[in-house]
Amino acid sequence: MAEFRFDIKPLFPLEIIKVTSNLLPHTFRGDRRQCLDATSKMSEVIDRLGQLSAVSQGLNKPVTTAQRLRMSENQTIYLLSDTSYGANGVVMGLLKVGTKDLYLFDEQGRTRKVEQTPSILDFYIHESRQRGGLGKHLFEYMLTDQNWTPVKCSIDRPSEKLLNFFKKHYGLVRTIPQANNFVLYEGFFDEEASMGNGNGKSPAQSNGGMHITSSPNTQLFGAAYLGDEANKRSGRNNGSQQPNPLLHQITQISPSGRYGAPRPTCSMAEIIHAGSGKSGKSGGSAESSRIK
Ligand SMILES: CC(=O)SCCNC(=O)CCNC(=O)[C@H](O)C(C)(C)COP(=O)(O)OP(=O)(O)OC[C@H]1O[C@@H](n2cnc3c(N)ncnc32)[C@H](O)[C@@H]1OP(=O)(O)O
Repeated sequence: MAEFRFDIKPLFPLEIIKVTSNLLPHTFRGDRRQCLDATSKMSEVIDRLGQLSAVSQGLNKPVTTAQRLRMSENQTIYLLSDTSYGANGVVMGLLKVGTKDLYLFDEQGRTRKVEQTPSILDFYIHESRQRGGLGKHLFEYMLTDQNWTPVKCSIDRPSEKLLNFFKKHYGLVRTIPQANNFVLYEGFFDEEASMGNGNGKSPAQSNGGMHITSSPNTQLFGAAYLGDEANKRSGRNNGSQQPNPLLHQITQISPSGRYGAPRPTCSMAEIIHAGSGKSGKSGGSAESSRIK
């Protein structure tokens, strides 16, 4: 577990605290000197957990650093602690989420621009505590806090462990293929199940944020269906559903998973999204594509 040279208890008056770009626990109250001390220590905590997460996922650079959080406009990190452990307490996990403007394929293979998509960006529980329910505990805290539902979340290049996590806890298996690094589950575009997607509106309602476009994405890629293996495993075979003709144009752009086959090095999606360097404005994986 992540132990520190300082006592973490003042930073963690609650088991789970959240941190945004000010690098302070959401519970923080103090004067300027205490503020500087807290941000310095919190930066150390975030950098350490981000590094552990990267190592755990086999990434060559962390997705999460204090510096990146400081520069972000709309990201939140949730940190899970055990202050009763040892003299200084320990930090056991990290969950980073944010909202992003994404170009996404819907289930019919049409390209949509979805603004402020809830996104799971980095998730880590210390190896010594994995598979003990802590990940679910932290994730549920975040869902309640953000007013999100799992099916409305996009996931930035999920690991196999995280795909298993979504399957086990939320029964989510069938994905909607995308041309970027994000994984969506079937139901993402369903309006009736849409409350709790960040701002309490469905994507279609969110400030007119979803547009069905005539983007060349759809013409280039058609409907790339990535969920076949997962769908087979789930035992669902579309039953009486007629196959969507667009699915015959299948282009296997990327399997769902962080370690999948290489994605095309040049795609219209990348060209379209290349200009959006601003944090939270991305059609690709802003968190991970820059660092791998
Ligand atoms: C967008 C991204 O962040 S992708 C990267 C996700 N993070 C990682 O892969 C880092 C390493 N893994 C972890 O940190 C954790 O396993 C997490 C965050 C994915 C889940 O946290 P946990 O505390 O393990 O989750 P929790 O105990 O609530 O649920 C366990 C379930 O998660 C899945 N899971 C967790 N670890 C594994 C594993 N080693 N192998 C396969 N499935 C796993 C399984 O479905 C497991 O259920 P099971 O034990 O009955 O098979």
